[in-house]
Amino acid sequence: MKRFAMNGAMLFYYSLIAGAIIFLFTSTVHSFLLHCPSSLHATMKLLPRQLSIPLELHESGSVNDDNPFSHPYCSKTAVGAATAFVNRLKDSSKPKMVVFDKDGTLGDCSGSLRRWVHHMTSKIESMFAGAGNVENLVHVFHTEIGWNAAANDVVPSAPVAAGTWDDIVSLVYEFLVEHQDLMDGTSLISRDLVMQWHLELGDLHEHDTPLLEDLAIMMKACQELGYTVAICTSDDRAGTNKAMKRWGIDHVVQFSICGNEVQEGKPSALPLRVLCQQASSGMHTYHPHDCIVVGDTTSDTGMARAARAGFCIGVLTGSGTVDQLLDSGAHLILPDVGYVPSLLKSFQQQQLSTETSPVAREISL
Ligand SMILES: O=C(O)COP(=O)(O)O
Repeated sequence: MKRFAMNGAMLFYYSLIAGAIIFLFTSTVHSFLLHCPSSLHATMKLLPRQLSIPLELHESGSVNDDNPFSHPYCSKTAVGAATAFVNRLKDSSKPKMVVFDKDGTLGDCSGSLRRWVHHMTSKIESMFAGAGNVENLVHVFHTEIGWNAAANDVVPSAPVAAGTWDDIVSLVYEFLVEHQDLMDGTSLISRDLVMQWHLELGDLHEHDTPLLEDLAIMMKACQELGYTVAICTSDDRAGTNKAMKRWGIDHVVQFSICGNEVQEGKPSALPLRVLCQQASSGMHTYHPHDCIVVGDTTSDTGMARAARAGFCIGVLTGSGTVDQLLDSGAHLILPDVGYVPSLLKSFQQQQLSTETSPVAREISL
């Protein structure tokens, strides 16, 4: 997993890109999209070095450049969503919140996932030690949890990366039940046993490192722009609290919701709805459309879509691919969370310009 650190030059460069995106959203892109045959192109690539258009369109599946971080990608619904969000910002009484996913978005969890899969694989191997083709069984197990053994890495947006631990433990248990007849007759299986294997690993995310040099600075920049900062993760509360502390963001994150605190995990709309309720007070009532969801898997983007979040950003620091994220609900793809404040700033600037300039307002609407 690549680790990204934001430096001044990147920030400046990306500010330009973000500004250009907003400009394009509210003017030429809008009219262009109206005339674009939607069946032809699932994704669109903006060329930051050619701000005065032309746009280069790509069919879904053809967006994997040598350097996917050189251009931001956005979905066909991005223009409408960005315009609606910018318009909503004009009402200063409305609250706004950035909701970050944790693993793969704020922190690098690739090592801990690897540790988890290796641990569980050795348990499976010992359970089926007497069976004829253990290798084949392990392969089926990896396929079901979404693990690419050859690459020693997670399959993009796979259950093991995106699900709650409860869901993943159930998945392992179901695998054992399905293949029970191949086990040594003395082996007793239960869901509790699988949970015990999982708990043997202790604080799994203990060694996860932040994906940005200083997450607190990035989050404070969002707050300075008037956004409440929250985390919505499928990880458990205990691990989440420890991670926030280790990364120095426990005093910055205002609200958080974890996988073991909701009846249904992402991609259900429920975690975002519960988070909004949690953040709502007498002064402010938050709705999903007041939220910008930032995540790395289809669980995050799927939740944003299901809950009708105001805007959804996919980041490429985790397991989701550009196409997966755009297809499942991301409006825009950014390389990593370091670019989020620049984008929010662009939204802010666009809002101010539509407030002061009747021409801009006309274009934006
Ligand atoms: O730890 C997990 O199960 C996944 O967590 P995430 O939702 O923060 O990606």
